[in-house]
Amino acid sequence: MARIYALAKDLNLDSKDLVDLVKKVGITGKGSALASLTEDEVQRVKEHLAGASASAPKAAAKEAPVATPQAVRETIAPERRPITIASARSSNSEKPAAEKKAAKTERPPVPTSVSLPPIDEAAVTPPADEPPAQKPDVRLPPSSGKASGLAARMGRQSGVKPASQAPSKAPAKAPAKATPTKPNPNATPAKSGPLSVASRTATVGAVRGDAGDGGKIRSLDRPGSGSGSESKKNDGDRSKRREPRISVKMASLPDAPAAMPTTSSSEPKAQKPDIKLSKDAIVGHKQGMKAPLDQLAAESAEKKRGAKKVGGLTGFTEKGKRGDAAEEEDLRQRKKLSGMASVRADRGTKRRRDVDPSRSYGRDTGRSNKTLRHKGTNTAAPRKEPVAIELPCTVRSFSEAASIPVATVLRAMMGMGIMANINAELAFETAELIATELDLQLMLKETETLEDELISDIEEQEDDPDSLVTRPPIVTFLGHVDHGKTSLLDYLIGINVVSGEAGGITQHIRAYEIDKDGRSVTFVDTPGHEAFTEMRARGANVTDIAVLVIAADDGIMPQTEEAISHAKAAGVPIVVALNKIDLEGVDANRVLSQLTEHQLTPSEWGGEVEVVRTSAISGEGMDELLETLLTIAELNEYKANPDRKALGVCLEAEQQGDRGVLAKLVVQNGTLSVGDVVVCGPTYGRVRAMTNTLTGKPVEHAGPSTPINLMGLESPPGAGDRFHVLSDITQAREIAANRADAESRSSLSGVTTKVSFENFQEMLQGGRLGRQDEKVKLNLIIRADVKGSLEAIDKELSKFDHPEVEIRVLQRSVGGITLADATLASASDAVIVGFNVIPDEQARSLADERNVQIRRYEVIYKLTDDIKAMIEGRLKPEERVVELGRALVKQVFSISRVGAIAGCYVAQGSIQRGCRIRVNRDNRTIGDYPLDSLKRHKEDVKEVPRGMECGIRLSGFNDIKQDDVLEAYRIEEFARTLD
Ligand SMILES: Nc1nc2c(ncn2[C@@H]2O[C@H](COP(=O)(O)OP(=O)(O)OP(=O)(O)O)[C@@H](O)[C@H]2O)c(=O)[nH]1
Repeated sequence: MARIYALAKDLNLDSKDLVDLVKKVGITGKGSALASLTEDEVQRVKEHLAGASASAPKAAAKEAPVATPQAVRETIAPERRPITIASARSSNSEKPAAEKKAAKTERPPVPTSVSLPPIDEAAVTPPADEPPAQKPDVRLPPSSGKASGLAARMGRQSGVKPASQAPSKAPAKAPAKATPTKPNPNATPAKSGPLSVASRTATVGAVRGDAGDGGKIRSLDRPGSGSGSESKKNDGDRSKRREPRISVKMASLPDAPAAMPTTSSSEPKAQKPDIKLSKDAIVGHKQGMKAPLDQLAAESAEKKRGAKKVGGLTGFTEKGKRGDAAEEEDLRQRKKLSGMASVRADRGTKRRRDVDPSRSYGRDTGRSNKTLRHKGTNTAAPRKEPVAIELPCTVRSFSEAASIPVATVLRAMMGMGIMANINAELAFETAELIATELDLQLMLKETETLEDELISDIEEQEDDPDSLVTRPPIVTFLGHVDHGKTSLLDYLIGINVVSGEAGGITQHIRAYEIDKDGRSVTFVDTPGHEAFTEMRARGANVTDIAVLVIAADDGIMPQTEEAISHAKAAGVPIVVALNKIDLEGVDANRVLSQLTEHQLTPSEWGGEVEVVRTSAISGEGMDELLETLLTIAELNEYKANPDRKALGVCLEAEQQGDRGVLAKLVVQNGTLSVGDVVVCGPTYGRVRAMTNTLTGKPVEHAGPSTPINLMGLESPPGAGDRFHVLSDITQAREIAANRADAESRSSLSGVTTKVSFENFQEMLQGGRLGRQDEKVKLNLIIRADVKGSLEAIDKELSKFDHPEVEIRVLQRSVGGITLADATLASASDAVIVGFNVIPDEQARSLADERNVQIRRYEVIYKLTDDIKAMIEGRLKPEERVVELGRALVKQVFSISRVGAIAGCYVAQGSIQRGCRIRVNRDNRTIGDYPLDSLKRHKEDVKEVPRGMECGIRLSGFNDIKQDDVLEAYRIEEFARTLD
């Protein structure tokens, strides 16, 4: 038995190519490089390869015992590796030195077969604007066999010869007549012509092929390089070998047309100035008058504005005054007066204008002013410059940047149906709308923060390939509670943590580095219980490989499904540890087929997922598990640069009394050392000490993939916060402080939803999701009341087929919306869809905190309509559901002729007159009715706030019961923010 990857190594082939080849040979069920082949199968593969190599050049066949990797690739999928002229030329240089040497010395006199790499036509076809290269007259000796095909292809390629064809140009029986063609003097313009370097060199090579040393291509740029001693030596060689040669009748190259200066099509057309300079002005300017053009331009601009709605400035035509105003504006810009200072400056300007005796206002000015005000139109003088705002932008900062009173901005917002206060944060889109309303131009000022400057630089820093070394894979255990994650890790590290855990449940993320025969693996054990899904999501984010632990007796359970969703969302290879295999009567096949249902087809069934049968009790399969992980790591070549400053992720952190903050970090790249300055999320510090997570021993340096306990941070960072090493502690402090500020701001405003149907549609329309060539993904998590609903939703969703949108259901299950759903939605930018179910308290608050959208539906067509409308770009919600509050039904009073009155306690928000009420029972919405009456102590009231009791009667529903949860909401019409 031999594993495919090992055989690939022996044969010097790519494992993936060999997997393809194995399929081609007709051996099934070997979907991954880790699959094993029997000796028979190995023999079959080798025989196939030997057959393939027979069609490869003889020289190659002599050197490689079986076949060259190139020949194998061509037999598997020639179209997968198109070789351009350039790459064909370099392919020779990529061969091992010995092989190259052999190829030189043992060049066969007459090549009998030529393996042709596919030619990338685009690489050899000259650009359209290039004069067509003339075909050389190519005559080949009849003995050249397949080379004639090559010649034909060469002809097709406008006389281009791929360099890989070099050996065929020095065959033994050359007709003695073959005359080296002199370089045509006409060819020289090619030097300055628009030919691309590749095509130029190739063309020259084709033209001069007979004069070179067996196909060596010389460049016209160095006319002397092909002559002299080298050429003589070649002549000598030729006469000795008497090689057959391609007789090339040199066609003269056409004269390359002189390059014409072209104007770029993107340039705007030259326009006639619409300001006419009078003769006087020009003469005056010559005589020393100042800038007549500026003055005229200002006047012209004034005229144009006057024709529009300029209010107070209409009729203001006195020479030079507009220039003054513009200068003041410029001065303000130059001085960078902003905010209140800018407003004060405006007021000052206005006062000065008011007392300026030279200023005259036309009588009609006042009238027009009045009329405009009456219409509610902005009467402020139009700004010459666009208003530059920075994000985050509040109403106050908008008004300061635009030099417009806050009240005006708020009024404009009210006009658009946006109620806000002076400190409300504006999204850029909203600011744009306000600007349009106020007749302003808006510009987003990109401010380069220290964060952008330093952290982005670190993140974007590309490592020199020479500096990269193999790093241990980071492996995360995921799976259902009690399926054996901790026990497996314990067995691997040889300690027993599981017996010491509170309630036998992992409560913390553990991360250890384990050595196996000189090779290391870093393991991260995540808590299995639902309440810790948050940490699991984080765990999956740092991970290279996910080990999905499934107890063979239980099979796939709800949390296993979640784990699969997390691993898939993280896009990492998944290995299944089919654990507890020691238990009697377990049916491994049942689990394998469950896996297949979840699109994880085991490799033994022809899929790509490795399933290792393990027992944390007997130790069965442990070596195989480690070996599998190390092999996957080898195949994926996880590398890092240990010589750069460290960066990585915090797994968890806690304040340990007066010992300070203890943070568990994983270094992802670089080396972290004691004394380094670290910024991690909204905190920072200097590394005071580090200890090994397994032994607790002090560590001075931690390289890539090393988990470490770190002391020295000012406060505990959050799980999942990234850390970076900086050189200056003041910079670290500033970045941390800015982040803390931003965090508190966003938690206060809390208005931006991460992903919602509305902003997805906007992003889709704006092309801001994904790249053009890949589909944009709408991630959904679906919870429904019954399985039948799930199936119906699935069926409806499967009908959507849009070339640019892919709907991915990360998770679908029956039951109310849980904390785990909100966590997954937050970690994977998903929208939660609840069908006749409601979120529980924890899910609701996490969704609020993380701005996760939860959309609830009672009828399927509404959901599908929404998705359809969104995809088609016509989702125009005209109404918004505003949640008001929730009340618990404590007692129900049935009053004859009145109906059922629910005695309620308002648990959240408030219940308001005129609202609608959703009735929820056992986490399911059972109805939706208008509120009929709302009373407190027999009095009709407008509103009952949180913490109070009240009596509620619903219109058209009397079956209200104790413990029902009543959700009050109002439907508000809102103006769309984008059209
Ligand atoms: N028979 C048998 N029992 C096992 C095996 N692996 C784990 N167990 C038992 O299963 C129970 C749960 O094991 P844990 O390792 O705590 O499971 P876990 O998945 O880490 O659980 P959480 O920490 O709660 O997520 C323990 O009693 C283990 O002794 C196994 O391979 N065979």
